[in-house]
Amino acid sequence: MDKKSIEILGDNHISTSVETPLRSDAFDKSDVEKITAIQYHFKMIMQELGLDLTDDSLAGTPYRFAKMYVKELFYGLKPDNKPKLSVFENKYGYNKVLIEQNINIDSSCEHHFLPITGKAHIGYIPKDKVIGLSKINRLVDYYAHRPQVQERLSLQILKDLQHILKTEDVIVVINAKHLCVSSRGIKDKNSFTTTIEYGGCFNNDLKRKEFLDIVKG
Ligand SMILES: Nc1nc2c(ncn2[C@@H]2O[C@H](COP(=O)(O)OP(=O)(O)OP(=O)(O)O)[C@@H](O)[C@H]2O)c(=O)[nH]1
Ligand SMILES: [Zn+2]
Repeated sequence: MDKKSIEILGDNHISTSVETPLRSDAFDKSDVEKITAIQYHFKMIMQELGLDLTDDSLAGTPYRFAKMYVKELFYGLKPDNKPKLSVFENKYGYNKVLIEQNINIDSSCEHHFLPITGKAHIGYIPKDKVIGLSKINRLVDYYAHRPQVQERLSLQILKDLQHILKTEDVIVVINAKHLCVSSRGIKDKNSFTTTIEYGGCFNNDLKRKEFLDIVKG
C-alpha cells in the first residue's frame, strides 16, 4: 500500500477478524531461513539510514534484530509455539469467579512495531473444567508476542479460553501503554488504553462489577 492510501485509510485500519492476518505461506520457511532473510533486509535498512556496519558495535545488529523478531518478540505467530494448555476436571466443584490478575503484557503494536506494555486481568467461572493457573499467563504471553492491536489481543485470549474451558463465562481486561502514543506522534506519556472483552454471565452488570471491583483492588 502506498503512502497516500495509508493516509486515506486513516482510522479504518482496524481488522474485523479475531485472527491475525497471516499469509498462506507464513510457515513455509524455517526459523533459520527467516532469520537469514530478515538479517539481510534489516542490514539494508541500517545502511539506508547511513550507518556504517563495519563498526564493531553495529556489525552484529542485523542478526541480533532478526533473531529477536523470530524467536522472541514474534514467537507467538507460530502455532507450534502455542503452549500446551492442560485442563483438569473441576473436582472441587468451584463455581465462583476465579481471577488471574496482573498478568504481564509485553506486546508490539502492528502499526508501528513499537512496544505495548501493561497488565491483563482474567476471570472465569469454571464449569466441568479448570485450567492450570500458569497456563493462563502462558496463553496471554503467546498471543501478546505477535504484531497486535489491543482489541484483537483481548479477543484472541477470550475466545481461546472460552474454547478450552468449554464455557462462555470468561472476562478479559487489559490496561496497556502504547509506545507509539507515548514516545512518538502525540507523545502523551500518561495515557493508557483499557479494553474489556467478555461473554456469558459477564454480560450481567452485577457479575461484571464484581470482577471489576476485585481487579481495581
Ligand atoms: N485501535 C487501536 N489503535 C492502535 C493500537 N495501537 C496503535 N494504534 C493506533 O493506530 C493508529 C494508526 O494511525 P495512522 O494515522 O495510520 O498512524 P500515524 O500517522 O502514525 O498516527 P499518529 O500516531 O497519530 O501519529 C494510531 O492512531 C495509533 O495510536 C491498538 O492497539 N488499537
Ligand atoms: Zn502503534
